[in-house]
Amino acid sequence: MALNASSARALSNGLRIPMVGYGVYELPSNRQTTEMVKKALEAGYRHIDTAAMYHNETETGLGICESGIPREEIFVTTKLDDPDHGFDRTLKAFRSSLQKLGLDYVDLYLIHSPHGGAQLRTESWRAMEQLHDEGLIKSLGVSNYGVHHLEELLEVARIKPVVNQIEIHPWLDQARIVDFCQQHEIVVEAYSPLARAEKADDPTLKQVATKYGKTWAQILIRWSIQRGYVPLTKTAQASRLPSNLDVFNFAIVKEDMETLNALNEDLHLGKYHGLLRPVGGAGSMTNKFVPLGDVAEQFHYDLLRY
Ligand SMILES: NC(=O)C1=CN([C@@H]2O[C@H](COP(=O)(O)OP(=O)(O)OC[C@H]3O[C@@H](n4cnc5c(N)ncnc54)[C@H](OP(=O)(O)O)[C@@H]3O)[C@@H](O)[C@H]2O)C=CC1
Ligand SMILES: O=C1CO[C@H](CO)[C@@H](O)[C@@H]1O
Repeated sequence: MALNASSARALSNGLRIPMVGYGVYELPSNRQTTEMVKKALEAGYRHIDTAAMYHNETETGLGICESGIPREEIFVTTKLDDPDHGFDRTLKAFRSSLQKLGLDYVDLYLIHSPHGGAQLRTESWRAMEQLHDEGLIKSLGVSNYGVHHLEELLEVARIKPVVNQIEIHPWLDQARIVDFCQQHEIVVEAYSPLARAEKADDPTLKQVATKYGKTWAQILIRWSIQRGYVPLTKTAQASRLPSNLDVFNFAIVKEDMETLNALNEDLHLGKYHGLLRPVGGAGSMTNKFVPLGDVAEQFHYDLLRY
């Protein structure tokens, strides 16, 4: 079933966001990005998630343009890359993203991560507010923000963030951040909602999928929707696009939601942006991470990301 008006969530600024997004991180080639974006739009997706960091905004924009679907029907997100924090850099980076996308505006612009320190983050936000005032960005948001980052932003923001995009799946419930976002009417977008396919063989997940006659991927996407999130799924296989969107004709009952909720093990599959420290120290081979404070952020960022 394709997305329609009833499969969108309300943002706190009165706009609407289609409930399932197609993420274009790491598609095998740039040419394929354009093709996949077109195929996703043909399949009914109306929400495309890219980032300057993905180096595919040009190809993504081409796919949107070549789809022939009216611009206003598509919700397009891109993100400010970490090295572009700061007022002037943000203005420049955003204009570059917009030009690459070949669009007149983006629906949502996110700070990709809080890396960089409080002052720089605040400057970036000021620049984003200006771009919002100019009508170039419809909604402002953040990504990979913890509670303390959000508190800091809410203190200074003239225009409040309407989205926090974070990694969430049943093995990583991010309960504290989710509670905070929900209290402040910040919509949670779930990235890596399929747990990057690393849990496809999980016996509990398989059992629930069998019960509903759905794929494990559909169960994870549906779980995310029923938790109130906006899942952003990625596939490089066109044949998987329709089924990843075909999640609006069934509901997971409370008992099975609870079974899936109980899978949480604080498993972070993304190890980036200096926000997390691997248990056992930098360089240890583990998927268990603990949050870092701001002071250690720069240090760890250098260790893990570049
Ligand atoms: N803000 C941030 O910091 C981040 C944002 N993101 C966003 O979230 C999006 C999705 O996240 P991502 O980390 O890619 O993870 P996902 O959880 O979407 O997993 C993608 C993996 O699942 C596989 N897959 C997809 N559909 C199916 C299916 N129906 N059956 C079997 N396997 C399937 C894909 O393989 P195949 O391609 O072969 O189908 C791929 O290996 C990104 O594209 C990006 O837009 C992601 C990470 C960080
Ligand atoms: O958006 C993203 C896609 O995944 C990357 C690697 O895990 C992240 O660094 C980045 O935040």
